[in-house]
Amino acid sequence: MVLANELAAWHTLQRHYDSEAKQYIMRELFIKDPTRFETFSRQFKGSLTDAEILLDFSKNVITQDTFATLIQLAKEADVEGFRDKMFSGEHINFTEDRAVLHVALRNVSNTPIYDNGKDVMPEVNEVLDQIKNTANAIGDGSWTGYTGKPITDIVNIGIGGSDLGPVMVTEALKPYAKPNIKTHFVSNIDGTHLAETLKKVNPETTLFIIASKTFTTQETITNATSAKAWFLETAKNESHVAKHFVAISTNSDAVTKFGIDPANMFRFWDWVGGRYSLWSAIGLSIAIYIGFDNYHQLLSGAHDMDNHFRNAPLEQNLPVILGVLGVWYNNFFGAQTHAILPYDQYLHRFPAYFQQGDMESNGKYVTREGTTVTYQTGPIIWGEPGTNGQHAFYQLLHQGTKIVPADFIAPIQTHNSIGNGKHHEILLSNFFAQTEALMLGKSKEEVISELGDISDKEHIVPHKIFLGNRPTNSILVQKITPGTLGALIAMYEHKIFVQGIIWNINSFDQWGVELGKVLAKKILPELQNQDVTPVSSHDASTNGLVNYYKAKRN
Ligand SMILES: O=P(O)(O)OC[C@H]1O[C@@H](O)[C@@H](O)[C@@H](O)[C@@H]1O
Repeated sequence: MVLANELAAWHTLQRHYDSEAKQYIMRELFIKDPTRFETFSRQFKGSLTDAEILLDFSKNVITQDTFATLIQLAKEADVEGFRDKMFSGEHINFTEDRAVLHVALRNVSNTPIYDNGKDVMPEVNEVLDQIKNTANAIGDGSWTGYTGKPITDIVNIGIGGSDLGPVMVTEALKPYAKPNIKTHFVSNIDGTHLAETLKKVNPETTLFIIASKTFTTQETITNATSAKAWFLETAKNESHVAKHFVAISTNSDAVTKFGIDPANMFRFWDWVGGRYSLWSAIGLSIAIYIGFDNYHQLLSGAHDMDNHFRNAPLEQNLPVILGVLGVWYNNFFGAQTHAILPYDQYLHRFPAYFQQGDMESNGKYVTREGTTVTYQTGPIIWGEPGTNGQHAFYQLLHQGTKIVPADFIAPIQTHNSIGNGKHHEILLSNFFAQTEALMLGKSKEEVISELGDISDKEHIVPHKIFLGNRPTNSILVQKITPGTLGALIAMYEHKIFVQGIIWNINSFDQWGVELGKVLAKKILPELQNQDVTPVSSHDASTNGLVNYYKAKRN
């Protein structure tokens, strides 16, 4: 595979950018082509769920030529070939010698999917049954605690991919929550997180889910050990642990060693990346919270999107379109970041979820061949829900010096039409207005005509001008249902895949998270050592910080 910037389409795009595209003014493109919305929008409709998504990408700095060449870039990078390799279980995560098969976890049509010649579906379905039985038993109160009372609270202890997905989805699907179950999430090693959670729950009626792919993650194992000690302070007897602790992991030895009954272990497989694991048993807290049928809808929505990604021609393919547009700004316009702006309070953790999804996948400078890339790779992902973001950072989006491509996401129907739907209409009027304002801007002439007599106000005119021409995608979904959310998450996952293939990097390993972990393990004994002799094993800054802390802590 050649570097992305050696592909013919890349050169064409560079020439196209230099010679004309960098001067494109979107408001002029809209005037020239009244059918621009029809040309640059696509619809997705699920067949297994109610998911419906409209992607309007007409407010991008593109023409039909740009778009065709971007699609050509995806073709030349062999996105289709790699996509098929992923679905057929090839070990495309070659640095860990693993397949990338989170798609198998939501393969509700149950066609065989092979890893190393073995169909993984029977095992996937077995664990799915286990999730179903557990979710049902907790939901109907037949899973009782050590004093015979039904479970009322779930505490998921996990971090990164073993936390962010369940947190995001349980927040997003709150309208589907079972009334009798509360969920809590403890991730941070900061004892405050666990302590504040334990204040809210009763050991007799709480189920702890210890979620860790490796079961070696320091934060999770420390939090789990402290939770168990807290539980035993009241329950006293080790044998009660079985009713209150379950584990989700690929590491059964470590789970047994921790003291969790293997019968209470939910397994998953090394071909599921942590940041793609909400579809595995890591989603147990979701299944308990919204019930198994809704959880199954979530999987089905994602499966529908998987089928779309596999089968739709590239120029109709939502993840491909989003992926290549991201490359256009990242690599030709020099954009450093990408904002995800959900106009839906339930989606308030959606940007944070895709910070891991995208940045852990594509934050890499080494190509699949081991050389250094000579272009930018993954963007910085950030965002907050609208309209809160508008009153915080949109000033920079409208008048700052940086280009920030942004995805605006909103549901047509709200779950909470309070005030006779007034809130939702105000919300959506802002959703439509912001992308319009970002695209159109406001010219000097418009500012002057608005100000009327400017004789004593001339000096403020430049401050009121908006250059506009700022690119956005508008993503309108019918309603945030389990099926829609599943499709939306899978759409972004595949967008990340497309970009990783174009940039010729491995989107599925995460070596970059290791170094800090290793160094922390070296520093910990130095903190635990009460000896006041200053440490000198680090650089001057780190020595200085550690010694300052040790001198001041008592
Ligand atoms: O699920 P475990 O193994 O505890 O890992 C939790 C997280 O750890 C991080 O360092 C990364 O490796 C993430 O990809 C992972 O999701």
